[in-house]
Amino acid sequence: MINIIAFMGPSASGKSTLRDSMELDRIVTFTSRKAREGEKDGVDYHFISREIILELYDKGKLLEFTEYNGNIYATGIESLTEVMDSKGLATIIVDNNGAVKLKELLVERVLVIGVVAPFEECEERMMDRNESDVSRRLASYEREIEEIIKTSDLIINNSRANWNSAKDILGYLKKGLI
Ligand SMILES: Nc1ncnc2c1ncn2[C@@H]1O[C@H](COP(=O)(O)OP(=O)(O)OP(=O)(O)O)[C@@H](O)[C@H]1O
Ligand SMILES: Nc1nc2c(ncn2[C@@H]2O[C@H](COP(=O)(O)O)[C@@H](O)[C@H]2O)c(=O)[nH]1
Repeated sequence: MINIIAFMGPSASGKSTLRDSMELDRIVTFTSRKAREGEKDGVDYHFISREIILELYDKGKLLEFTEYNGNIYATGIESLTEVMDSKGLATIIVDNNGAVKLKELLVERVLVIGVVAPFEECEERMMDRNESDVSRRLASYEREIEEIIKTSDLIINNSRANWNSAKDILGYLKKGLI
């Protein structure tokens, strides 16, 4: 039984967009980065300080944490157990470190979906979002694609040309899982 669908992929590959298209409950993770325009605390992330995240880790409240582009991101254990106990279906967005840890803990109860899009399209999407650190965030693009190949159970091509098919595939998947 699958209870958690985890999305991983390079910046601007479309993880949030595809996750939202599924209209399932979200597991909200922690980050020390500042909220982007339009992002809401408790919806997109729990925006808290690096110190508090590390304190939560020391107290055994986190499954894992990772450092990305100068910020910390972390998954709370309680948010996972709630979904597992209710036997529901929820989504989460993580990097490779998070995906590997989720698979170690949840085994067949998690499905890891790798979201890929061409480098140039990710770059263009980030420019459209007026991000200042585009090249820094995309410096790990090749490594992240390799990690997707190693870790994910399903790879979705979310190029511009394939956008509708990508959403359709997730729609069929949802129907099969609920
Ligand atoms: N297939 C697609 N074709 C064109 N634009 C897309 C496609 N998928 C997503 N987008 C757009 O690309 C931008 C980035 O998408 P999104 O925020 O979902 O990416 P992400 O992988 O979650 O990014 P990040 O990890 O940086 O937060 C958004 O403006 C979104 O509307
Ligand atoms: N290992 C984890 N990675 C996470 C978590 N939450 C988000 N992420 C990943 O961080 C990067 C950057 O995200 P952004 O929102 O700043 O663009 C991205 O790869 C996410 O998948 C988490 O709890 N653990």
